[in-house]
Amino acid sequence: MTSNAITQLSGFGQLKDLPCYVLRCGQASAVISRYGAHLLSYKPKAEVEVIYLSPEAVWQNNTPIRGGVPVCWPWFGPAAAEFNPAAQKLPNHGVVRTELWHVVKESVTEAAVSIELRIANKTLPYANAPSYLSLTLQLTEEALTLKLNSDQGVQQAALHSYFNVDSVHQVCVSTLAGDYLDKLKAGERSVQRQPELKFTAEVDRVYLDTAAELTLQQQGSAVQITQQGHDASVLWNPWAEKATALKDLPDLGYLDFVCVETARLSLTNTAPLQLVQQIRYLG
Ligand SMILES: O=P(O)(O)OC[C@H]1O[C@H](O)[C@H](O)[C@@H](O)[C@@H]1O
Repeated sequence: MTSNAITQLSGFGQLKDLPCYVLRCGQASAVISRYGAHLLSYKPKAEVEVIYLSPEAVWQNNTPIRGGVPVCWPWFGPAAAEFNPAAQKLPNHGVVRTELWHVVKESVTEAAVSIELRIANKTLPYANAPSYLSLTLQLTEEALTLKLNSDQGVQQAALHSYFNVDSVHQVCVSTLAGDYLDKLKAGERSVQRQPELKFTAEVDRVYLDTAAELTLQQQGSAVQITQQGHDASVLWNPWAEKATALKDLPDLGYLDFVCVETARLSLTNTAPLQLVQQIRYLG
């Protein structure tokens, strides 16, 4: 008899009344909200939390949740002109972080527990927009997999994962050797020679054509991040000054996470979207 299950939950931490689902598979558990199809927690075992959620995160009033795994779609960062022909005031990272998605499928077996959430596009303000977005979350005892799917169209997408760390000063992400765009220098193209990125100041970089596998290493533990369907990985930590300016992050909150984001950013790729990030805790 399996104790694997999906159960509904109203509210998570300080996020009162947030409509959530809890997935359990053996010792592993995950919590996802219908608001933004936003993953809030992933515990490969009871005492280990892999995902960072800001203790000052809020929801409602069109505020995206700070932390977890925000879903950015159909644009990343400020909307490029392609997405915004009428030069409207549009939100950062697209429109689905603050929408209530619908659960369209649930599956519980001995081996895996999964849930699919979907949102239809009724209002995207540009031509050739895809018609829907779906997120499937699959939990096994070994890993958590997030899959974003959509049909053809001009679209960017990112799984903007915030990973919990003991201290940002001790973290190293590899293998990242290669070209990146530095958003702190107006997108200037640079090359990283060494395989590892360590965090000693603010980082906001778009690494191009990254490997399928990245590793986030800290003292005593590691997380393997496997990506598919991506053309970039975004590495972000706001550091002290920007953390103070973010009102839903504690001033010292930047010490507790790094973002490793699996992204599709090309504006010329109109193929159906299939973007995957798998998170595996290596202990
Ligand atoms: O504050 P948000 O809209 O959630 O964005 C948070 C961050 O997301 C990404 O990592 C971008 O590269 C950053 O430039 C941005 O500051």
